[in-house]
Amino acid sequence: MAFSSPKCPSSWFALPPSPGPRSRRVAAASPSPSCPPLPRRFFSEKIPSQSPRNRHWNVVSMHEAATVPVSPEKEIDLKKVENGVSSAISAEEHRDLAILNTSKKDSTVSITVVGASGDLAKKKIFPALFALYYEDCLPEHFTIFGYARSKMTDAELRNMVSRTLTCRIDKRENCSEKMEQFLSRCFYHSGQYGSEENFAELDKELNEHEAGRLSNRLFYLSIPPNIFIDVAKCASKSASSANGWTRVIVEKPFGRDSESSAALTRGLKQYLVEDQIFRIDHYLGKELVENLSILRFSNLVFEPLWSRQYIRNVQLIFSEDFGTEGRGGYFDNYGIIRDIMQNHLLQILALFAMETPVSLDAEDIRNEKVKVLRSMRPLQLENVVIGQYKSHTKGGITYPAYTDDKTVPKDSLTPTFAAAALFIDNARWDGVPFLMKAGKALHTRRAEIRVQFRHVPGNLYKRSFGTDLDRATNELVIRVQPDEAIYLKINNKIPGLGMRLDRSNLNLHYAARYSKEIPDAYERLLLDAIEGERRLFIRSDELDAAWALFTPLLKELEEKKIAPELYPYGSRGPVGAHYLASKYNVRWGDLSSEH
Ligand SMILES: NC(=O)C1=CN([C@@H]2O[C@H](COP(=O)(O)OP(=O)(O)OC[C@H]3O[C@@H](n4cnc5c(N)ncnc54)[C@H](OP(=O)(O)O)[C@@H]3O)[C@@H](O)[C@H]2O)C=CC1
Ligand SMILES: O=C1O[C@H](COP(=O)(O)O)[C@@H](O)[C@H](O)[C@H]1O
Repeated sequence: MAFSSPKCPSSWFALPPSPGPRSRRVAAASPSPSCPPLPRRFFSEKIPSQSPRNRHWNVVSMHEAATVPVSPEKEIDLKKVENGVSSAISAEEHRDLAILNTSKKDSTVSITVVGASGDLAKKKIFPALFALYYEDCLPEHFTIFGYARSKMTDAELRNMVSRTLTCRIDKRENCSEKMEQFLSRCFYHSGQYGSEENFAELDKELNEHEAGRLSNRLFYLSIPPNIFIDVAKCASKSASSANGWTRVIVEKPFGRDSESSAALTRGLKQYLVEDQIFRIDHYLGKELVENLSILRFSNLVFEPLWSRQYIRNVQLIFSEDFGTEGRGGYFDNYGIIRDIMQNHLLQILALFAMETPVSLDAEDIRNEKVKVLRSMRPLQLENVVIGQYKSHTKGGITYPAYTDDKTVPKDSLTPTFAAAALFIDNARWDGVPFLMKAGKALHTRRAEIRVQFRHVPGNLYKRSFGTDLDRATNELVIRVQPDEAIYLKINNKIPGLGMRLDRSNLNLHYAARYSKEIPDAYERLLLDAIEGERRLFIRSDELDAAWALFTPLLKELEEKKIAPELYPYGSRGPVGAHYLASKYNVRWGDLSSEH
């Protein structure tokens, strides 16, 4: 059964109407006595757009909006918001008013990529926007602006962007025509990140393109974190929408410990309300991470097994077969624990381990994730192994050490590899080790979740497995990338007259099952941000809980100047990771002879 729109796929497309907690909250507040109560649906987060992916059950159509009575004081209020989002009225009122007061106009979305000259913008953001355009997922009226300090003309931006655009393998037709059309909607504005004046100029240009339509504005902060607050301030004060929504996507790192993260949140909240802040963790936009909840909550065979009763350990593994090439300057200030574990792997863990949410609404899901994070023990030094890659020569090629990077200090102790054992102290997961492993410059590129089940009690066939019963336990592998797959290792009989057992995989191999190319995580997340869907973005309390787990360990590593174990570039990482796993009676699944 297909769960998607033919044009613009979304796994949530076929879900039943959900008013969402915000709508419930707002609807509960009594309206003005002179106004009849508005329909609950009216308070939806979603502003109508012309994207075919609109979730029709909670999107108010222009027609519906036009028929809803408007209270006079609300019309007056709208004028008050013209100076930005931090005015007296709340974000939801702002959006509701926008719908009411511009009910007969078309809407438009302006997407400003701040830091457009940078690596992420070129590599991910513009290509993702193009893919959305190609798939007809962007509203009819949209404009994309690049903003950075570099001097560039519109033509130069288009030229730069065009070099990174690709069409999907299954969508080659009209590719160059579509690219031209897309590029003609891209513009550039050069400015300083802390200049309200420069953002006011941008605002003027955005207004011209919006041509009087209801304006919705998305700012993507693809810039170093030390300038996030400056940009949030200037965008909010000088370039936020006067009549629609204004949202800001913030890239990681969200601080480097609890204190700096809290300071960043406080700084952003001077100019934005939480609902406007979309903290991106692109791993949450990956197809197989999206599928995690579906796998678990819509298959009877899995959910009953999802606890300490049947699961022996869970492994969250990330490896890259290249080093920090080109990003050493950024990386040295963060290290692999902050770069991958505290966000990507921890987010997957939270989704994996959470209780069943009340609904699929963003707040219900995020509430459950926070509960898991708050039930976890902060990491302890004895449960962590760190490593750093060193130079290695193989086949006549010399691969560099981490410290060979010119932007990295020669005596850097920054880990490029880490393994850790984490524990969730709740009834479901008590005593189950969640092992994380993340590393750069390893032998392979891979991200996966491995669930190792317990031994079969009183196994009738135990003699057929020799002494090593671990080898005979079931293992569920969710391979996030590359070559997406979900497979379950089972035991079966080798056909024939004898009684020999084998290990086989029940395999959902995406490339074999689905001909359609899997969208990039940034496509899904950008589309969600445009649609106001917050489910895959990190809420500030989630972030606080995540930092609370890692901050004491990170401080201890730095204070004690713990030296990482060196491992050769292209190897399987430090042996310390094996000792850590064996301390908890675990073997890393990715290193076994039969993955
Ligand atoms: N690149 C990646 O793969 C990933 C990046 N990220 C995060 O995304 C954000 C952007 O990343 P990325 O594109 O790699 O970053 P860049 O270092 O390429 O910076 C983006 C742009 O910001 C401006 N900039 C750079 N350094 C400074 C500075 N010190 N002060 C002011 N402006 C500066 C530059 O534009 P100009 O000089 O023209 O103003 C640059 O083109 C960062 O927060 C990063 O951590 C997250 C995940 C992956
Ligand atoms: O956030 C980050 O992710 C990338 C890996 O992302 P992927 O989608 O290519 O797996 C990592 O290389 C980078 O260091 C980190 O900042």
